[in-house]
Amino acid sequence: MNHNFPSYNLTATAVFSSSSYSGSDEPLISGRLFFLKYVQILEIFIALFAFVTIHSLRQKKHQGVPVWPFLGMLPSLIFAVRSNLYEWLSEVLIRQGGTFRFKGPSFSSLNSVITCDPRNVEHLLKTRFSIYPKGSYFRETVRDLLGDGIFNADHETWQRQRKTASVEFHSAKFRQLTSQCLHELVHNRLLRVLKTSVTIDLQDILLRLTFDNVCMVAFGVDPGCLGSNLPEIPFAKAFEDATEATFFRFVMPTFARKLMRSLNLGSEKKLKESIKGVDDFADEVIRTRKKELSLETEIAKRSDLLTIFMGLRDDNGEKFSDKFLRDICVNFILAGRDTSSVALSWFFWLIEKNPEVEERIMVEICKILEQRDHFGDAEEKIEYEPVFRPEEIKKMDYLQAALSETLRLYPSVPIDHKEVLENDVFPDGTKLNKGEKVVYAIYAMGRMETIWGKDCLRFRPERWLRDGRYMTKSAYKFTAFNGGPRLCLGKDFAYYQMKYVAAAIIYRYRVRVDVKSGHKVEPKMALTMYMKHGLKVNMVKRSVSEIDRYYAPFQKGAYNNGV
Ligand code: HEM
Repeated sequence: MNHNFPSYNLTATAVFSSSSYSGSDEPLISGRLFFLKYVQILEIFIALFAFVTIHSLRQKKHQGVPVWPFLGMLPSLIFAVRSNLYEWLSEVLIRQGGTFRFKGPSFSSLNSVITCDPRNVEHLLKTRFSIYPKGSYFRETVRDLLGDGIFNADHETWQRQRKTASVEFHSAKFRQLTSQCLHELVHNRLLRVLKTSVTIDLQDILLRLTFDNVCMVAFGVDPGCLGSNLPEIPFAKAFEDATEATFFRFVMPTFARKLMRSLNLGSEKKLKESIKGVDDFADEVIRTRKKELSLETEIAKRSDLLTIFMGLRDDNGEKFSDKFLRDICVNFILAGRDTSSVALSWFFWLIEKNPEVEERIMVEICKILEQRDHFGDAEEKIEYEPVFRPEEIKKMDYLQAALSETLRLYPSVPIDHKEVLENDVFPDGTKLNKGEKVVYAIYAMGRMETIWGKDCLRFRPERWLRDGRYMTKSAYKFTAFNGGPRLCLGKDFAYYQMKYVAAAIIYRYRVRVDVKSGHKVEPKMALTMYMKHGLKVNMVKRSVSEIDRYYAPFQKGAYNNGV
């Protein structure tokens, strides 16, 4: 527009000035007519533009978001993605009473129903679970990386994997494996890295820790990302690149993706190369494990997922193919890789902003440790380096409440989706058409007064406690771990892992965000809620006298005094 106005002035000046020089009226009249026509067209254009704008903006009242011809709600979405998509979605959903229909451009496949109403969430995750699969669009988009693994499977393929993995995840052997791996990672790696650094990107450290941990659980191998010099591990890098390039597919028109794929260009080229990196690693592990397992005695020693699935048979009594074994492990790594570490990052950020919560966690830990029979004489006490026992971690109710409160406000998976298999109606009356997409906005659910009350925006772990004991909430109000038959399989493991790591760090350090460097904490727009710029913190070591102060109220004399 700015560009047009100067040229319009120039044209008008030129018309009048040329006629006054010629002395004839004819060019003047034709010039005036031309000018009037030009102005008329401009006026019509402006009127039309004003009409469309007013009409589109007025749609906001009924539809929650302005709806533009051809583009639908896309302009608002683009604007939201550039600022904060999750906050924007929450605002629209609150305005619309919990559900609205997103209208994408006519040429896209973005149309969907978005909801944060717990009644609808229960309907799609449990009541009518069978008609809300992940769907063909999702499957096709992520198939190259995830194959037919649990995360990308529906119906029977999903059910079979779920059943086997579920037995495994709840077995005593698996629990032993996870606690051994965590002990090794926290005490021999994490705490050593923290000891030698003052200012660190805590999110990066935690991502490395959970990547190593989930690889140990799924593949039974340790990639070593949390080595002392924080090395770049080719498998971890390939995995990260592959997930990023897969995510990019969701925001790219399908025809563009297919073209780039056939020409082996851009993100599709990156995806192909990185998947090769993942496959090479998986093939090597599977080959080596097969060799090891030819010795019967080795099988009994291992309880990782790969070994378990290698020992099983499919419905036809055949062994699982190497490709299927690869898919199973890659899916578990994806599911358990970053979710706990980003949750822990938000947790450390929140407890710094809420020092009374940090205080209560420290008090809880010291109270539990003080109950050890031998504690007073143990070397652990002298060194102030306790190794938490599984039964102690279990007793940390307040810490679990603080972690749940973190996930309520900053869920690691902020939005999730399903596809509608047949026409249906949500409990709130919204009609759903076959083939439509449904998005459930987990981040927005944590910000609904109708679910959590007037103080829904406050970080208040106490809302999870009754008589000091942790109480779980309905999975359809607190959907951070999904709900219904597809409830997160790693939920118990994740809580154990997060509590273990959080307790080990809080007992030794105060974690303080590095404000001096102007570090900004904000979410990244991705499938997992990473902190966009990481979490740069200073690790302030607690002194022995400070730790002693926390123990003081629980020592014998103090108990007798009724503390
Ligand atoms: C704070 C940590 C975690 C959170 C918030 C979380 C959240 C979720 C969510 C929202 C889903 C549903 C995803 C979907 O179907 O679209 C899910 C599924 C799953 N999670 Fe987790 N998760 C966490 C940790 C873990 C860990 C550590 C593991 C394993 C080591 C794990 C294993 C799985 C698996 C296997 C599924 C697929 C279940 C199925 O489809 O039947 N998760 N998780």
